[in-house]
Amino acid sequence: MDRLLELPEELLYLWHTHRPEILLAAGILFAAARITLLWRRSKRRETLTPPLSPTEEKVSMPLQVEKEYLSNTPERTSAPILPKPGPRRVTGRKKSKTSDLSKGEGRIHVVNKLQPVIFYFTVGGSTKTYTEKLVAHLSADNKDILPPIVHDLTEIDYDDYFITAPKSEDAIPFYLLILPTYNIDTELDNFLSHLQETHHDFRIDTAPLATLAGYSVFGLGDLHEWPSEPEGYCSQAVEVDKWMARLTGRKRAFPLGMANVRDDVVGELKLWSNGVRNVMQDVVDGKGLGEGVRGSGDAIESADEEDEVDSESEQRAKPKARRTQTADLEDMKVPIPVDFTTAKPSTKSTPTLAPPKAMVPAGSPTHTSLTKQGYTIVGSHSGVKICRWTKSALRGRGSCYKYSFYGIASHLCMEATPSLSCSNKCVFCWRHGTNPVGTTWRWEVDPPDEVFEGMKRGHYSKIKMMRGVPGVRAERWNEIMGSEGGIRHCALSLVGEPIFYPHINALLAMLHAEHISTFLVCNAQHPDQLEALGPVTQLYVSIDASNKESLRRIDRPLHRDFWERFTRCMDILRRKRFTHRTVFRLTLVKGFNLEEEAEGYADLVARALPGFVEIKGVTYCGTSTAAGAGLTMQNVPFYSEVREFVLAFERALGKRGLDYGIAAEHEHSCCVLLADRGRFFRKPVGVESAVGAEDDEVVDERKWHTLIDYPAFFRCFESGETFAPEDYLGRPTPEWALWGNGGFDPRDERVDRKGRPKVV
Ligand SMILES: Cc1cc2nc3c(=O)[nH]c(=O)nc-3n(C[C@H](O)[C@H](O)[C@H](O)COP(=O)(O)O)c2cc1C
Ligand code: SF4
Repeated sequence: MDRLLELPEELLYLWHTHRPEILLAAGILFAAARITLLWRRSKRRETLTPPLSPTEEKVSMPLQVEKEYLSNTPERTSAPILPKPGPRRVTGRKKSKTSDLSKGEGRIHVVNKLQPVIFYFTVGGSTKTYTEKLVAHLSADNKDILPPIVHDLTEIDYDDYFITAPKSEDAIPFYLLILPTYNIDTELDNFLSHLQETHHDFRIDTAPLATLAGYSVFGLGDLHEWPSEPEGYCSQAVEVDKWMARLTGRKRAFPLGMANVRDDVVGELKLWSNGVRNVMQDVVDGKGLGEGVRGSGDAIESADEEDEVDSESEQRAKPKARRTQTADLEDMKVPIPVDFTTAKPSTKSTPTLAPPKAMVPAGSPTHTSLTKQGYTIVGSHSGVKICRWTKSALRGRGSCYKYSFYGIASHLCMEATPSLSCSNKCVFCWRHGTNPVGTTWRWEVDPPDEVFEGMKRGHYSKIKMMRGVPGVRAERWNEIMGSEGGIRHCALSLVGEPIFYPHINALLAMLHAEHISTFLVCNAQHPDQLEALGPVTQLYVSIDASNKESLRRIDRPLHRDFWERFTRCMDILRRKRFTHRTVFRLTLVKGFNLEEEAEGYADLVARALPGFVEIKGVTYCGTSTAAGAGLTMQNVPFYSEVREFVLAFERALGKRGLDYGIAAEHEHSCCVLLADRGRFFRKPVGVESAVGAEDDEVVDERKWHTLIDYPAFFRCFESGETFAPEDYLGRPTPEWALWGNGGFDPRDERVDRKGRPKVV
């Protein structure tokens, strides 16, 4: 017990005598313990982490392969071999939505060369000039970027460039659009509708232009008159840019450029084209369009554009919102564009619809151009013009072929249209380019009485100006301008599509009420309007081709379902042949629809059974559109070629058991008339019908009856009863107009182009 009590004293003694040794031993022990601990921890970590797989090393791609993937292709990641289970290793960047879209829905391109394709539109000509500057700037010496191809938007078929991109062996198209803005109707409205319709057409991929390497738009506008974008500055370029983003799957290669025409356009254009050039270089270098450039795939902007599509779809659906979709579709006679590709409901409010615009506003370039060409614009969408035959007939120098065939006196005839707009862009039409076009009527509508009064006023004022022209015959002058005289015929065919006018029946009734006969020409693109058409003295359908491909090439229709519309019109015409004098008008264009087409035309006759077929050689109009479509004087057939065609056509009809004969000709107009022999080759009206007679003597009495009894037509019209073309047949066709006799009235004086008497 005593030793235990002495222990603290002994420990204290030991500490005092061996303090350094004790401290050293303690330090060594502590260090050993720490080292052991650390070693044990690192050992445990080593056993949890697998050795790095050799496949995780980055494999460098050869340049060519890298190009194949462009920058838009999602990054390839080599999957590391991981033990299961274990923590997931994430490599590479997050795959963005936009990079998926911009790669063109899975299409992979080998970009060897780029083909810049520039599209422009112009009315006043300035955009064309700037386009030329752009071409010069882009045509640098670069083997990977080909010299630009340039297209005037009015001269191309949109289907060739804006439904699918043109294909080439090794060059990928890169679109550049340089566009002014017009707040009046121009071809640009039509171009925009085309882009929109293509996007919404459920038969077509939503991004059919994703195969393009990229696109960019440059707009020209007037900031002085339209001080901001919401007020319309460059608004059409903005619109085109948006639609192109959708159609290409957001391949906006460079942001929309804009220039104020009152400022430094060339400077702005240069800045933009420098940017475009750099991007094109990046693309051929395999760097792609890049990410993060405003508009080139930026996620926020892309989402904005999708929302806009949604709200537009919603806007179209809105008026029918309370009805079921099934009921809507059943009620519709014409297919409406339905976007089945857009499923996302929109949260945005519906934009308000703009009020309809005037088709041809006073002061617009179209108005100015038409006025310069001698047209009188009536109201906002109609026109009237005196034709050269009216002037010629006033001077006793011959009437047009309608006088020879149907008894129309040209000096009593008014040529007019209630719609200067059309739904075709025929290659031989002089008016295409600045004139309004559209598939539906989307303009202000003038009341029919104003249209009628305006047309007459315009016509009479022009005739009045003829009073002092040398050679005008007093008796003819009086027949139109005298107190007893007046307009007796109206050819609704001038330019545009008369049947398009929503009050066409009311206008026809007004003409008939004043005993003005009506010849109406339509383009076989509006079957519903044709079906609803009331009485007209003679109903024409222009037949410019015998098959779908030719029709697309010649008429360049705006309606996607143009052939279905055309054939429907044929069937409607067949039914109408008992109530209307129906006529096919064939315009022959050498190299387009003349050769080999007689059989096809005969098939169309078999389908529609028109009373008459007028065959006419095309008149050369010499416009840039015609030239752009490859039309020259070489495409105007000689009269001998027209005659040859007519004989082949007659044989083709005969082969089908169709009894049509060549009734009359007007050599001067390069025009020939065939008619249904069963209906119009007959005994004079009033004599018992010789149709079906077998007796040779009676057959000899039969004559062509292509002329019209106009008073009889008005009597029929006023009776309120249904009537047939046979009810207003006129006298027999004059001898001088028959096939083989040339068709010139011997009572008129023949003159040459300079007005000198012609020796026949
Ligand atoms: C009738 C008319 C309407 C126009 N409307 C607009 C417009 O709405 N917004 C705009 O920014 N510029 C507008 N402009 C200006 C044109 O876009 C601009 O002058 C352009 O350079 C014309 O190109 P062009 O000469 O190739 O036809 C209009 C010009 C005219 C003559
Ligand atoms: S029918 Fe035509 S071409 Fe003949 S006079 Fe009338 S408007 Fe002129």
